[in-house]
Amino acid sequence: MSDQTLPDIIYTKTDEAPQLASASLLPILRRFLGEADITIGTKDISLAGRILASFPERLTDAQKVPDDLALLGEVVKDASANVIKLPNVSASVPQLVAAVKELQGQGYDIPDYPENPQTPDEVEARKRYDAVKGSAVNPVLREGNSDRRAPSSVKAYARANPHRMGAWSKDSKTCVSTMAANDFYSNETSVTLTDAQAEGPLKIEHTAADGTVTTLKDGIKMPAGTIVDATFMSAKALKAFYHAQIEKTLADGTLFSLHLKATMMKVSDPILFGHAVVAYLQPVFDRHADAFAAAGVGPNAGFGTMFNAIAQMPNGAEIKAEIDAVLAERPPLYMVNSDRGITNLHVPSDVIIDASMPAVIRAGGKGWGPDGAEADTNCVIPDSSYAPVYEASVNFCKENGALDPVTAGTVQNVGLMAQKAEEYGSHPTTFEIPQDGTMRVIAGNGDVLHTHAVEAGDIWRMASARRAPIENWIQLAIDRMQATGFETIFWLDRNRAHDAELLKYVEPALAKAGLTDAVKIMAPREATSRSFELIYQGKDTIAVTGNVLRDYLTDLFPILEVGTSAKMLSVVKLMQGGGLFETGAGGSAPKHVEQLVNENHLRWDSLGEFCALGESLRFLGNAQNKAAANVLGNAVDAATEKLLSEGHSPQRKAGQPDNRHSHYWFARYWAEALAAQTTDAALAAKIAPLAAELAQNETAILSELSQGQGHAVDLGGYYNTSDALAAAAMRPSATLNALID
Ligand SMILES: NC(=O)C1=CN([C@@H]2O[C@H](COP(=O)(O)OP(=O)(O)OC[C@H]3O[C@@H](n4cnc5c(N)ncnc54)[C@H](OP(=O)(O)O)[C@@H]3O)[C@@H](O)[C@H]2O)C=CC1
Ligand SMILES: O=C(O)CCC(=O)C(=O)O
Ligand SMILES: [Mg+2]
Repeated sequence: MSDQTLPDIIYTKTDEAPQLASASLLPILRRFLGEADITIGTKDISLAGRILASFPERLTDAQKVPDDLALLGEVVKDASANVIKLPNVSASVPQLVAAVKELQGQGYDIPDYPENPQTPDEVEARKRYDAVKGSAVNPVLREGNSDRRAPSSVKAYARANPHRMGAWSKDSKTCVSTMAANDFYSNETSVTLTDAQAEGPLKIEHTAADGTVTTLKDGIKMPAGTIVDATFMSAKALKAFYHAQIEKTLADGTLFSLHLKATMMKVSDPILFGHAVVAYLQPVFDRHADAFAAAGVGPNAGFGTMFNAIAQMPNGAEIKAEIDAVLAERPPLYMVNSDRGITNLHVPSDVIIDASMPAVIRAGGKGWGPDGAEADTNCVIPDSSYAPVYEASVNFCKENGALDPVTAGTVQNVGLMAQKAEEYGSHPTTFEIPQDGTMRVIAGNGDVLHTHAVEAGDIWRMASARRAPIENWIQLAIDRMQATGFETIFWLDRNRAHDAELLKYVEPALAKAGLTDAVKIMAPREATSRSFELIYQGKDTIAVTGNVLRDYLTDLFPILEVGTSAKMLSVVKLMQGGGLFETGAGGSAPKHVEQLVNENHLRWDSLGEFCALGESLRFLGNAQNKAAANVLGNAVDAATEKLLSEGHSPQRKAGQPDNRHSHYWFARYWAEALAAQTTDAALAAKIAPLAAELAQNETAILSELSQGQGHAVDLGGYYNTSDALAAAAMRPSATLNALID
């Protein structure tokens, strides 16, 4: 690891709403932690920062930024790691292109993103941008498994102040549609590496029909005991599926909505998305295939990028008219923003399955149509590995009505995530097949581990999960089960190749712990129905899942139970002993930035940050015997509970109290809790004057914080905002600033 001294707690600088919130919250944290001689510092893992760190040779000395992500990737492998990780942008191509353009406009001499690299320089630039693209941060930092749950204070608040839930009706036409064959689920094969197979590195080979062998990847080192899966999605089957779904949606009279994870699954899902774009506009693609290829018009970045490129073509207006004519015959698309005409197929990162499906379910099975009205929707989820979770959710709600947050129990999650486990680590070994042939995975000893007959265009991938993370995950599940006494379900499907291998670890471990009968093992569909049954009865359960379901369920259940996944406690117990504390389970909410820029209102809720801070401080206290850190951490929890019960979370509309107001209340309650505690009398005495002054100046501070709401704000950039402008916007109270600084 680098020998520079690191602060006690590392707070990440990210993007969009969480980054804006940090401009207001971090000075408060520095002040409070400083009273106990605890240091907190930032490391920049924002999209803009990661782009700039990739091109040092093109920047002036003043412009150069260190590669903080690489540093953090080392830090998390150290027992002393204590990192608070805010959500960051996992950039789709349109987002990456926009960020590059913005940075160029700010005077950074970085290359354009080469859509179609030709020269060696372009190939090199593309390689570096591909490393920045998609989910490039989380897999690097997640050197541990995931423990996510709604804190009891958050559940109590939701029970007392239930959020609005859309009503479900038994005759809702909303449904989930998925493939029946030839998808990732049905084509999967899986093996566990033996000692002999793990002795040398694996390689991935494609053999064409004429016998030509191409090595797509070699030198892949994996220890014995690693579960190695391979599978593919047939492009032909996918296209046929999309066309059938377009027909079905038209016949049903619903909206067409596609739900993928093009950010996290950065190689496969943009291709799946592109096939949907083509299917929707099939006659236009058939007619103009050659012209599109010549003009570099591709479907994978969505309608938005594609329509812009078509507008540059000599006959652009004509083609656009053809597109409009085809769209008029198609079923209406589910809209991201109907006022601005942004459809589900405009930008691959606008509709992300973990957030989008729960939103549909919370709304009673409704999406927004082009007319700005709510309507039932066909939720198209091509691969059938996890679609059954949403299908069972939709069916359960149709049958039983919407969940009642007042009486609902809770679903907690223990997720296998460490060391790039499963599908979420598969990007470097995912390929769009160039020509018909055979894909093979060959072990170091020559054993052929996987063989798949593939056709040109198929999407093939290899994924893996290592023994140590798997064993750690099973133990974490047992620990959580024993700590809570909740019904514990391993969401594993005996009929799926990967899960069957995983069960070879799970079942003996449970037997050894004497828990065979105490723990349930259920396929995702059955586990979903059972979990809904339990929470409808007010009971609690722990979902022990793989990496993808960790992601999906920690948005799905919180969004139904407590209205949002922002208020989740999200702990990553790093395998080397350190702690990574993620804030919330949701994302960075681009809509929130738009609202701040247009009307100076930030509705981002920092509750996830508060939860992470409390855990991080207690971790510091316990790991390094810093008693004051425990005192600070416990006071954070007390402040958070009071903030919730007094109703000081940010409100949604301009003119109402927002993120900044909630930070004032957080600081005040934190100071009051510290002043009132007796464990550390010296700390109490130091903070007491601040507590008093925060209370005395309440009226002035709240009024100063509200000034300027309703007006537009200049942040100097979207991806690379100016720190000074963000601070000016987010710290408008001179009275509060004087107390904090
Ligand atoms: N861990 C990470 O780093 C993650 C990063 N992301 C990134 O976030 C971006 C947006 O993703 P998307 O799928 O739209 O999901 P988001 O979770 O950002 O947005 C979905 C909705 O969740 C609500 N929400 C989430 N967090 C908060 C919060 N703290 N306070 C208030 N409301 C909140 C908002 O709902 P409402 O409008 O109903 O109030 C928001 O519109 C993408 O760039 C994605 O890559 C996404 C997930 C995790
Ligand atoms: O890394 C990402 O792109 C998203 C992560 C995510 O959604 C999650 O961990 O819940
Ligand atoms: Mg998620």
